[in-house]
Amino acid sequence: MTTESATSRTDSSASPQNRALWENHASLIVQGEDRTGIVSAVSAVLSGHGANIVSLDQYSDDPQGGAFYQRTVFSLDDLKAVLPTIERDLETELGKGFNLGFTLRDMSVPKRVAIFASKEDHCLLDLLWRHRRGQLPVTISMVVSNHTDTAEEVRAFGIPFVHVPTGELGKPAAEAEHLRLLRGNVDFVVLARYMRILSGEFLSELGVPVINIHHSFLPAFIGAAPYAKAKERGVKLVGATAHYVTEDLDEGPIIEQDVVRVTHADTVSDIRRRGADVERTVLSRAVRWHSEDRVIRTENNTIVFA
Ligand SMILES: Nc1nc2c(c(=O)[nH]1)N[C@@H](CN(C=O)c1ccc(C(=O)N[C@@H](CCC(=O)O)C(=O)O)cc1)CN2
Repeated sequence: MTTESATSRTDSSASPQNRALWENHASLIVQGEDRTGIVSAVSAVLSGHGANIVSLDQYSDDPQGGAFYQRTVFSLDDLKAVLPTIERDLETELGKGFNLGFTLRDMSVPKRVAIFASKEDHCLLDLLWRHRRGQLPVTISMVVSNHTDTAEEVRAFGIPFVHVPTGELGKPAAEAEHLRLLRGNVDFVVLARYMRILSGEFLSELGVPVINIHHSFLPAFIGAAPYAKAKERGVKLVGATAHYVTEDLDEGPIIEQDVVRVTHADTVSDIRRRGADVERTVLSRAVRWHSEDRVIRTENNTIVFA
C-alpha cells in the first residue's frame, strides 16, 4: 500500500480565490483491488473525525472484481491539524485485508505548475487569463519558453518568464536547465503548445506529471503539423487532445478531448483558427481537473471524475 504525505506546504502566492475555494477541504484518492467494504471503511474513518464528505465518486472496472477507484472531497475545521491523524487511521483501516493505495491532499494549498510554451500564445494566455480570474486553482510558478515572443505578456501577469533557448543550447543542456528550474518548485508541468520533444530521461528525472495539448483528435494525426494533415485528409471534424506526456510522442493517457466541424472550403489557416478555440478549452479543462485531483491515471488510461 502506498500513501503520499498530506501536503502541508503554505503558498503565499496562491490567489485569494484559490485559497478561499478549498479552505479546510482535502481530497482523498483511493485505488486498488476492488472488494466489498471499501467505501464503508473510508467513510467510517472520515466520519469518525467529524469530516463532512462534500463529494464522492467511485468506479469499479469489473462487477466481478477488478480495479477500484474513488475520489472523495471532505471538509473539516482545523483540517491541517487533523490530516496526519486521518492519514494514520486510513493506513490502519485500509491495511485490514484490503489491497489499496491512497493519496490525501490538503486542497487549500494549490498545486504549483510550470507552463512551457513556444511561439503559439493562445493556450498559454488562456491559462494565465483563467488563472487571473480565479478559475484555475493552481499557483503558476513560472513560464518557460524556447522563444521570447510571449515574455512581455507573461510578465504583465506578474508571472516569472524564463527563456531557455533549446535550439542554441542543444537538448541535453536545455533539459538540464529545465530540471534546475523545476526541481522542488512544481507539482506538475503543462506544455501549452510547446514544440520540443521531451526525452524519457528528462521525464523520469522530473518525476511529476506533464500535461500536453495536442492539436488533433488523437489518435488521429500524431506528431507535427496535424492541421495540415487534416486538410490533406479532407476530414470534417478536427479537434484537440489533452494527455499526460510519456516518452512516446502523443501516446500518453488521454485526459480530455473535443472537436469542431470543418468543411472542404476551410483552408489550413481556417482550420487552425477553429482548432485554437478547442485547444484552449480542452487544455484548461484538463489543467483544472488535474489540479482538483479529478483525474486518476492508470497504465494507459485515465479515470476522470469531472
Ligand atoms: N516526450 C514527449 N514530448 C512532447 C510530447 C509528447 O507527447 N511526448 N508532445 C509534444 C507536443 N507536440 C504535439 O502535441 C509535438 C511537438 C513537437 C513535434 C516535433 O516533431 N517537433 C520538431 C522536433 C522537436 C524536437 O526534436 O525536439 C519538429 O517539428 O521536427 C511534434 C509534436 C511536446 N513534447
